[in-house]
Amino acid sequence: MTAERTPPAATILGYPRIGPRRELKHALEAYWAGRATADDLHRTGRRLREQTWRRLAALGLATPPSNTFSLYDHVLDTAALLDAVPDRFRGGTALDTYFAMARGTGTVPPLRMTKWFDTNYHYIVPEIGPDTAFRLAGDKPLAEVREARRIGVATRPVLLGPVTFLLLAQAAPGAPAGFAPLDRLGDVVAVYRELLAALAAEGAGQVQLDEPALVTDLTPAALTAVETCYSRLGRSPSRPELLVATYFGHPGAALPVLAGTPVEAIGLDLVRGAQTLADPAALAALAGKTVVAGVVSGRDVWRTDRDRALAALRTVREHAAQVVVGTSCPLLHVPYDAEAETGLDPALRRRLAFAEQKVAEVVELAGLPARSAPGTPLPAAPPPAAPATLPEPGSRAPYQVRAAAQAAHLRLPDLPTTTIGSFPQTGDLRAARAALAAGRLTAAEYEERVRAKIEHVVRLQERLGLDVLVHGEPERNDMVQYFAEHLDGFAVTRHGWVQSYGSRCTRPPIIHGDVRRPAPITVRWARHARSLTERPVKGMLTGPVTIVAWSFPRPDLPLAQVVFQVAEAVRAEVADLEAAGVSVIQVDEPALRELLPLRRAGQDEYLAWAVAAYRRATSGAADRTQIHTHLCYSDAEQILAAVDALDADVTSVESARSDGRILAGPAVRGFARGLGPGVYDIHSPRVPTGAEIEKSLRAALDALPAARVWVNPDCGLKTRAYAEVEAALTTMVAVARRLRAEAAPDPGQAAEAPAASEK
Ligand code: MET
Ligand SMILES: [Zn+2]
Repeated sequence: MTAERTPPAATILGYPRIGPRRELKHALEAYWAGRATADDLHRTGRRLREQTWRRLAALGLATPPSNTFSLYDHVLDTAALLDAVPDRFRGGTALDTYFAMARGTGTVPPLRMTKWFDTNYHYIVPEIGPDTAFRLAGDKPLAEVREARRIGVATRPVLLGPVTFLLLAQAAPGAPAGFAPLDRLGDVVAVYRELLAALAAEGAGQVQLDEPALVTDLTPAALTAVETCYSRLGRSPSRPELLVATYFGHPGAALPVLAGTPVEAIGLDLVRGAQTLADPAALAALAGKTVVAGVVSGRDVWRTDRDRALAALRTVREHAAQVVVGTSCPLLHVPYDAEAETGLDPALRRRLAFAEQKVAEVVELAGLPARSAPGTPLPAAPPPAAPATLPEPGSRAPYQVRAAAQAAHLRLPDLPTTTIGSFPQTGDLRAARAALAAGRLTAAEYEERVRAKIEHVVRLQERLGLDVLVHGEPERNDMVQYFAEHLDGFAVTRHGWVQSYGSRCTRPPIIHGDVRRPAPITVRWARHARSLTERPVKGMLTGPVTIVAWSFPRPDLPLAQVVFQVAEAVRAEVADLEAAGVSVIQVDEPALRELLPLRRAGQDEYLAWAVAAYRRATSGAADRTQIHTHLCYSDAEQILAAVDALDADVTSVESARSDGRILAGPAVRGFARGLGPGVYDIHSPRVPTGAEIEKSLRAALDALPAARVWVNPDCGLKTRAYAEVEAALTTMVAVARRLRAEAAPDPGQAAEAPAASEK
C-alpha cells in the first residue's frame, strides 16, 4: 500500500429536516389549520434548508447533501416527482395533491403508511399500476441545488433509488394479478435518466441514489433490477457521478452486482453491515470504486469508537480506489445536537453524539492519518443481539382455561367494543404539563387535572356505550417516554426530537444503565378510573420490545438483555395493577415487527427472544386477568405466528389503514385467540362511515367466531379531537350492536328463519 493517498474526504448521507426546534412541524400544522399560507410554509422550509447547508459547510463538509428536506416524506416526494399520483388525489394545487396523498381529504382516505425498514420513521406507500404514466413532474431536487448554490454551497442531490422506490411501492388497486411495481422499472429509469441530465446541467457533480432495499433478501428478479437499473443509469449520455448508498445492513449478493455497473461510488453501512469487512468477495468487488465508508452510526446516539472506525477505514482503503469517511445511513433518525441537552448529566452528555456531533466525527476521522493504528485487528463486532442464555419467560394456563375464567369474570357480550388506550391529548393537558415543568403548577394541582381528565374520559365512554373502558392516558406525553421517565437506567432529552411521520416527532429516551422500576408507575391512574365506573377498565402498559425499540439502547449489552431488563419492570407493574383489582391489562407492542432483522437469517432468533420477553412481562397474570396486546403499522400478517406465541388473550391490530389486508390473508383463520382488527384509521381527521366499519367487521366475522372478534379503532386516539372521536366511536358502537344482534338472534327467531344469515 502506498504511504499516502489523497486525504479522504468526509460526508454524511442525510440530515434531520424537522428543524432544531421542530420549526417544520409548527409551520406544517399552522398551514393545515389555515393559520398560515403556502408561502409561509415554503419560507420556513427554505430557511431550514439554508441553515442546514450553512451549518454543514461550517463544520467542514465540502459537498453537503441536498434534497434531503421534505414537507412530509421523501418516498412521497419521489412519487410526486415521478407523477405517480393516483387520480383520486388529483385536483387543486400540487401542494393540495401532495398533502391529500399523505393525509387524505374529507372524502378520500390517504395512501397507506408504513415503517421505513427497521426504523420508527413512517413513509407513505406509493401506488403503482400498469398504467401509471411516469414523467418528470416537478423540480424539487433541481431547485434545492440552485437554492444552495445561491448561498455559495455546492451540494450533492439525494434521490431515492428506483429499485428501493419500486420495492416499497404497492400495486395499485385493480392491477392484474401477478403485477408488481418493479415491472415498471424501465419507465422509471427513463425518468431518472432525464432527471440526472437535468441535475448535471444544473451543475451537480455527484448524485446520491439511496438504495437501502439492497440490504434485504432480494429475489433474483430484484437483483436483476439492480443490474438493469444501474447499468442504464450509468450509460446515461450526460450525467453526474453516481453514488449508490446502501444502508441499514450489508448488501450481500447485491454488492458484486452493483459494483459490476458503471456507478462510480458505493455507500456501505459499516456499523450494522460490518460483516462486509469480513467478506473477501465483497471487498474484492470494491476494486476501482469510491467507497463512502459508513463508520459513524446514523442509528444511535453514541460517540464513535475511533479505533473500530479507523480499522474499518483501513480495510476498505486496501480494496477501494478511494475512500470517503461517511455516516452509516442518513442522520434522519437521530436528534440535532447533544450540546443542547444541558439538563443531562455531563458525564452522559460527553458520551453522546447527535447529528451535529456525528458530522464533526466524520470530518475528524477524515483528517486522521490513514495508518495511525498499525496492526489494529478487524473491527470487533458490536454486541450480539442475544446473549447465550436468557431468563425463563414463564407461562400461563392454556388459553381455553383462561378464556373461560375471563368470560365468567368479565361477562362481556360478543363483539366487545373498546379503544386502544389514549384519548385526545388536548391543549389543556399540554399546557398543564408545561406549567408543571415551569413550576407554575404544583404536582398536586397537575395530578388533579389529570384525574379530572380521566373522569371526563370514563364518563364519555359510558355515554358512548363502550364495553371495556380505558383511562385515556392523559398523563402520558408519549407511551415510551412516560415509562422512561419512571424507570432507572433511562435519560430523557429536552430537544432530542426525531421525525416519526409528517409533522409528528418523538423524543426517544436514552438507555444508559441497568433498568429498574423504583416504584409503581401507572397504578394510581388505573385505580382512579376503576373507582369511577362499574365497567371493566383496561390497564395500559407499553411492552418491553417497544420501550427499547423506541429508545436509543446502550451499546455495551446485547439488545435482548436490555429488553429483558425492561420486561422485568413491566412484569412488576402488571402484578401491581392486578393487586389493585384491574382485570384487563393491555401491554402494547406496536414495535414488535420493527426490530425484526431485515434479512431472513436472524429473524427466528429475534422473534424467539422478543416473544420470550413479552411472556416474561405478562406470564405472572392470573387466569382470569385478560391480557391484551396491540400492534400497529406492523404488517402484522407477516408475524401472526409470533403474535400468537405472545400468548395474549386479545390482540388488536391496525387493519383499516391497510385496507383489511390482515383479514384477507390466510394466517388470520388459524388465529386462536381474540383479535381486534382496527375498524377505522385514526391517522386522519376523517370520520368513518358505518358502512366502512360494517364491511371490516363482516370480514373479521368471516374468519373468526363473534366471541373472539373485538371492535376497536386501528390505534390510540391521542392525535384526534374530541368531536371526531365522539362521532367515530358512536358509529363504531352502533355497528357493533347491530351485528351482535344479527350474529346471535334469539333462539326462537333463529329456528323460524334459518336463512337469516344471508347478507
Ligand atoms: C402506537 S400504539 C399506541 C397505543 C397506546 N395505548 C395508545 O392508545 O396511544
Ligand atoms: Zn397503535
